[in-house]
Amino acid sequence: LASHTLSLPAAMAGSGEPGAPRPNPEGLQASRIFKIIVVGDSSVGKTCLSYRFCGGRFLENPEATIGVDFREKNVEIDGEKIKIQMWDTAGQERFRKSMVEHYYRNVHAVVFVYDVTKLSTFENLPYWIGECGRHSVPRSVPRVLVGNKCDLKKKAQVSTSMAQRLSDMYDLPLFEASAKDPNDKELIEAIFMTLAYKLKSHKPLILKQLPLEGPKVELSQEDEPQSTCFC
Ligand SMILES: Nc1nc2c(ncn2[C@@H]2O[C@H](COP(=O)(O)OP(=O)(O)OP(=O)(O)O)[C@@H](O)[C@H]2O)c(=O)[nH]1
Repeated sequence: LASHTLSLPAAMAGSGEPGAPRPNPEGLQASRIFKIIVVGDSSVGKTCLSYRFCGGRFLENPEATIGVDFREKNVEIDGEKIKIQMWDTAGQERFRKSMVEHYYRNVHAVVFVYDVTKLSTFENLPYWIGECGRHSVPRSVPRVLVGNKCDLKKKAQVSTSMAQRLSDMYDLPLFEASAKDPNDKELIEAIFMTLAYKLKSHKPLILKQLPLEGPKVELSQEDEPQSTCFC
């Protein structure tokens, strides 16, 4: 399965919009594109989780995300080719403020991430959940909660029971995982594939193709995303 990082204009312009059919890198036609955004405090492991899913391995020494990074993975569900487009968003306010509107536009699913070894990242989850609401993400959009860095169990500051209470309160399925631990590769795959299965059975997801010129995004120099490519 292919994975690659897209530049911001490529991912946002015209036929790259989620929902629009377009050829994948292998020349196969992906019938639908699902946009999944990954949000949470800085350094909780959003980049590493999305890289583990799309790239299949742990990304050593990731840099702080500036704006947003894109990765894609083609999957096949019940015979339908689906492209999962992961929007890995910056946790640091200064790197995200001018981009935030774009994260939430036409989003199909949201993954909230906290670091099990850092209580503050868990305590900030209501902020991230609230931000979704402030950007009018419909209640019907599937969401999950991921406690990352479970390989560091001895340093854990967030217990499963604490996380379960929050998960019940917000009606968010809870997963505890480690982007680093190779034994959790299947678990992380399952988290995103569970979302993809949910999305596949969700009919209104087929969006109208946007005009080719597509939306324009104004980026200030400070916010311009790095054209990183991890292929
Ligand atoms: N031990 C351990 N470290 C991890 C894990 N996932 C990520 N890390 C480390 O946590 C740090 C931050 O990871 P990132 O994936 O860049 O975090 P992020 O949430 O994308 O951060 P921002 O881009 O600043 O929002 C890095 O040093 C990673 O190596 C994990 O599962 N276990």
